[in-house]
Amino acid sequence: MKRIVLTGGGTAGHVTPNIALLPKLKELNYDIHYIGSYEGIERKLIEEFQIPYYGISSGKLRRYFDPKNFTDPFKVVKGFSQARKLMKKLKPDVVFSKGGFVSVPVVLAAGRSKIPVIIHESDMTPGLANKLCIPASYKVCCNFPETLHYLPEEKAVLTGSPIRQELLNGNKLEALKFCNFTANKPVILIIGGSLGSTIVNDAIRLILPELLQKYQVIHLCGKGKIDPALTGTNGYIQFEYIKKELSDLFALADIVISRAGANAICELLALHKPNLLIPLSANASRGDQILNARSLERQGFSLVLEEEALTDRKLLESINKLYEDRYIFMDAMSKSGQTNSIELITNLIEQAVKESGHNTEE
Ligand SMILES: CC(=O)N[C@H]1[C@@H](OP(=O)(O)OP(=O)(O)OC[C@H]2O[C@@H](n3ccc(=O)[nH]c3=O)[C@H](O)[C@@H]2O)O[C@H](CO)[C@@H](O)[C@@H]1O
Repeated sequence: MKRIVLTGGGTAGHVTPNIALLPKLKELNYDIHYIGSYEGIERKLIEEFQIPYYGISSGKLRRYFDPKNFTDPFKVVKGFSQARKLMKKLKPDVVFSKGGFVSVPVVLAAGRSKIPVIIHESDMTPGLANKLCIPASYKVCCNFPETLHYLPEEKAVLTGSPIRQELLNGNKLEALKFCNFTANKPVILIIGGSLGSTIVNDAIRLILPELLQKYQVIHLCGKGKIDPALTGTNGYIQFEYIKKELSDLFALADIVISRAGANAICELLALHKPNLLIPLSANASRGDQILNARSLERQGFSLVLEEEALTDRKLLESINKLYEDRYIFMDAMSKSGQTNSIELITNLIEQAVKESGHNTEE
């Protein structure tokens, strides 16, 4: 049986694409193992799939000053030695990494053991973790054509991002029951990224009374970010994080307000959901969400409101405009060509296993 190790974590955006690959990998008869951090979101998300999970020590590699910069290198070194041991023990035929800091020691350890590694970069420009991993990789998958310019030509492959296929089969009625909403009022779904966004949450809660006159609101607000004062408000429901019901919530949503994380926007596009994107500002990141959002805006798929321009009036206006023009956005998205990312990536995985001649047909 062919054996694959998946890795990636830190935020859900580095885990959900791995989850999207699971059904196809199972169909191809892979023995699947996962390496993540001890306590990261990946542990919780992978738990329900009955895949052996190995926690390793993980530290963040920062380019800015933080007291943790003095302790994290030790964690990274420990993580590398744990990953080396796991590679020797598991002897996988191939490793697939969705990125995030925990993936770095895993990829480097696999490289040392001459195990082929395929990495995936979802953002427009490679993040620091993936940059460190590129030399040890066999192929680098990417989501945007623009990213090809930042990658070594012989390794880069434009695959798009794998999307959990169950998201396409949501049930609106189930979601109505789940949220206790009426069918007579439009629904807005708000996703502040996988960890939630305080800025988006505050902005929405400020205009909530006005929003609720016209819409019902499902708010995915992030861990620890529920506002207890709003619990029980008619037409408003908050969740920290939603797993299997997300497909139903998407089916119910007339419009979506979202951060511009790479996976979230791919899902919105695949589902043809009219969306308003509020990208994470360049002060808090390397600015990739702004590039993601502007790329979708240019193609006529999204409305964009940058944090710097975010006021309560502007937000309300943009939401109403999005709702009025929703069919225009849906039409544009329905004409966008979608790649079958799962197929492309699993083909690369199969190719890597074949070329390595590693452990096959045991
Ligand atoms: C703050 C930060 O570092 N953000 C980065 C992070 O975002 P983040 O982790 O938020 O990533 P994405 O928006 O790409 O993905 C979030 C994933 O979580 C899922 N989801 C979200 C909420 C929920 O309740 N349930 C649920 O299942 C979404 O459907 C999606 O599949 O990784 C992305 C991909 O590298 C980057 O583009 C973002 O810039």
